[in-house]
Amino acid sequence: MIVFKQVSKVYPNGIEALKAINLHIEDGEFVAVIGLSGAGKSTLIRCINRMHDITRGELYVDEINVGALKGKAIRRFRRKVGMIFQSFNLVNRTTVLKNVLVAFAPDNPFWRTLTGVYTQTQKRQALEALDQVGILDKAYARVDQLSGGQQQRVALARTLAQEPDIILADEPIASLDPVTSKRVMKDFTRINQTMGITILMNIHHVEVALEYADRIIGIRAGEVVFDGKAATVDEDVLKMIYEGNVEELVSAREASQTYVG
Ligand SMILES: Nc1ncnc2c1ncn2[C@@H]1O[C@H](COP(=O)(O)OP(=O)(O)OP(=O)(O)O)[C@@H](O)[C@H]1O
Repeated sequence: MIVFKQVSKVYPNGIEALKAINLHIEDGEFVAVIGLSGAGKSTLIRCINRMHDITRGELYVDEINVGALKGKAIRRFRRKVGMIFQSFNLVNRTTVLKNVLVAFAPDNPFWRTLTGVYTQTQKRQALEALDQVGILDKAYARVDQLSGGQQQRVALARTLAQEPDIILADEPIASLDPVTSKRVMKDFTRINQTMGITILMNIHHVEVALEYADRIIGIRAGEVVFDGKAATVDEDVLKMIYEGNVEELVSAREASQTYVG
């Protein structure tokens, strides 16, 4: 379970990106965070795995006080919380399999990381993770020979190989075409439903969020202005989340319309 208690985040430049946020996210939920550009969506997601430190309040993941973690404990904690980025964050000039094996680097002695030698068990787990996202046949291909969608699946496999309880996804389909986006969203759904992994995703495409997520959190100017089931999101809710910025709502909708549902 992820719990935010009165969480605020103030950046060094004085911008208050999160203002006294209170949230409870149960195990196994599929949650999409939506809102205007600059509303605080990335900040909210990135505080959960300590990519950003919170300024006030308390943040717990499975009863671990995230703000109190230090050194090795942060690395151990991050195994439980996988992260997927818009830009995939892969090493392009090497194989898919080696990119997935990176998931095990924090567990390995230094010499293994240095020499790139992994155990048979780790190789088997990496191949299983690739199989789970349907790209086992690409295991020995170089990453830069794959499409954007396939690269996002490699990133997903790398995250799955670390056996996380939670996956945080920061705009995972923002740089993908509509058809590929749909495949990647279906991967997230399958991972959520069959493996019970909690998914918290920050996403610009409103209609895609409504189609795949069970729960929507709407953020405006650092505050939660909506939190409820995707099925209950109507025009009034969207106006409230995007209030004063009709243009951006239209743009988020247009982005969704080019998506082949
Ligand atoms: N590293 C940083 N230093 C200072 N201010 C920041 C930093 N990162 C974000 N901000 C500010 O915090 C606010 C929230 O930003 P955040 O990136 O969380 O929004 P977002 O909703 O994810 O936006 P987008 O959809 O454009 O990515 C914005 O005003 C942004 O300018």
